[in-house]
Amino acid sequence: MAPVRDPRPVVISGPSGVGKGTLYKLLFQRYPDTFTLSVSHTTRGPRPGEQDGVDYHYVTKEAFTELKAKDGFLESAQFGDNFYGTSKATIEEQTAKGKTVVLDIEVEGVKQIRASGFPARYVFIAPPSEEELEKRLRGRGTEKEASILKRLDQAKVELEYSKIPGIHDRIIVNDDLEKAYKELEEFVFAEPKASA
Ligand SMILES: Nc1ncnc2c1ncn2[C@@H]1O[C@H](COP(=O)(O)OP(=O)(O)OP(=O)(O)O)[C@@H](O)[C@H]1O
Repeated sequence: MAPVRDPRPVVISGPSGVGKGTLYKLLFQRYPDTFTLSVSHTTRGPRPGEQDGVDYHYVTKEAFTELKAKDGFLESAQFGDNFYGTSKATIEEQTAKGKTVVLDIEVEGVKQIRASGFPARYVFIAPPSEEELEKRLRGRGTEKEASILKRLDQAKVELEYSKIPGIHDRIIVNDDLEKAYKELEEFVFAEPKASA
C-alpha cells in the first residue's frame, strides 16, 4: 500500500457528470485501505438499502441545528426541506484512523471549507468541453431532461468559479479517463509543499 504523505483531506469538486465519482472510485478500488469517502450528516430519512454511518449519519433537525450552532460543520447546505453537512469530528476521526478522507463537494461547500481555514487540498475535475459534459450527463441515463438542464446551468457556475486563481491546488481535465486518473493519483500521493 502506497502511503499518503499529506494527511489533509482531499476535496474533489467539479460539475455534475464530469466523472468525479468514476475517478475517486478507481482510487478506492486500487488502494482499498488508504482512502475513505467522507460520510455526511443529513436530516433526511434513510432510503431503502441505505445504512446509518455508511451512506450518511442520519440525525434529527434539532441535532443538526445544535451541531451547527457549535460550529461543528465544515460545510453545510439545505436542499428542499433537508439539511446536509460534513462534520469536522467525522473527518478528524477518519483521519485519526490513518485514512485519507475524500470529500465530494459542490462549489458552495468548497467556498465554506476554504473560508473555515480547515486544512485541506482542493482538486477540480473539469470537462474537456461543455458539449462533452452534456453528452456524459445524458449518457449516464440517470437524469430527467429538467434535471440535466439544471445541472448544465450549475456547471457553468462551477466552471467560472474554478477559473479564479488560488481556489484549487490542481485542475484535472477528465478527457481520457486513465490519464485523468493518473493525474489524480499523482496529486493525492504528492509530498506536501513546504508552504502548505
Ligand atoms: N474520461 C471519461 N470519458 C468518457 N466518459 C466518462 C469519463 N469519465 C466519466 N465518464 C462517464 O461520465 C458519466 C458521469 O460520470 P460520474 O457519474 O462519475 O460523474 P460525477 O461527476 O460523479 O457526477 P455527479 O456529481 O452528478 O455525481 C458516467 O457515465 C461515466 O462513465
